[in-house]
Amino acid sequence: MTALLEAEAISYRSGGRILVDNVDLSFASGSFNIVIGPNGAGKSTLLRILCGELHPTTGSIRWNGEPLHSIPAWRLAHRRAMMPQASDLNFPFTVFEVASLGVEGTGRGLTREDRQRLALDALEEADVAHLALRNYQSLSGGERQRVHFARVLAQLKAGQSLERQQVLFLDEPIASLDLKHQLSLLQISRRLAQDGLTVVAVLHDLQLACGTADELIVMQAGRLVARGKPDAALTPQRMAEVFGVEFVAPGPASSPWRLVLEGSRRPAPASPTAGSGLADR
Ligand SMILES: Nc1ncnc2c1ncn2[C@@H]1O[C@H](COP(=O)(O)OP(=O)(O)OP(=O)(O)O)[C@@H](O)[C@H]1O
Repeated sequence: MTALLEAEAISYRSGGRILVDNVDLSFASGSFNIVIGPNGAGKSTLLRILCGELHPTTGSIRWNGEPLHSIPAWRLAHRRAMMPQASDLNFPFTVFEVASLGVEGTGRGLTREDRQRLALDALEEADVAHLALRNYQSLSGGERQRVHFARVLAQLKAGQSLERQQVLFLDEPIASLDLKHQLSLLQISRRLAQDGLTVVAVLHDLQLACGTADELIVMQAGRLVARGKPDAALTPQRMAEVFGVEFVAPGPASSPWRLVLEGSRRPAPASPTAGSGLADR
């Protein structure tokens, strides 16, 4: 399959350190890719480079063969949306206004009513429509995260007025969410990927990552150490090397990865997300 987005030998240096080190990656349209790795591995930096927010120190990124840096910002806003790890807003925007930020500047040719409808639909999808008139700053962490998910959904939907091939970047999008909303966000993203959206997400939950991703991207100390289907990318040896912890490999298909807690030598209880519909896909 032809790659929609391709990164060739990208590196990023800052403060005298190499945060991303000579990474080659390509993403096919409609693929669901999850980036995993320990804290400080360079996952967020990689996402920010791939979405065009940071310019790589060396290397290049192409969108359908076109250099990413040559694509004007307004056009890029139609092609990709980024949900960052943390999003503080210093103004007392309502939830509706935050979701509407996603459609400002995108959706050329759409009427004001169309854009409002897109923002409201996205709030519904992210299960925060009932908070539409609330001050964003008064929301809980999980509610804020869902509002930002609505914002990126609205942006992509509006962007479809101009661009059919799109990428959604999600940086730890479920970090503050309860279990129901974690699964819901991933299921919505998966459904969109089945419809052709390319998704690149950073996750720390390895159960959910393995159950959701078409491809895992494993990062360690700025380097890409593995890329491939979850079973191939996450061998027990690699888990131990990358995360510095011992894992028991899965047995039957439905059995989850299990962590060996130091001292006990017995597998810890399975994560509450194990065996979810996502894992059994
Ligand atoms: N602007 C910067 N200047 C110098 N170092 C930075 C800068 N931004 C990030 N870093 C460092 O680069 C490394 C990679 O950061 P990054 O946020 O990409 O990691 P991560 O894999 O997303 O980590 P986490 O899982 O903790 O979110 C970290 O050690 C971080 O402290």
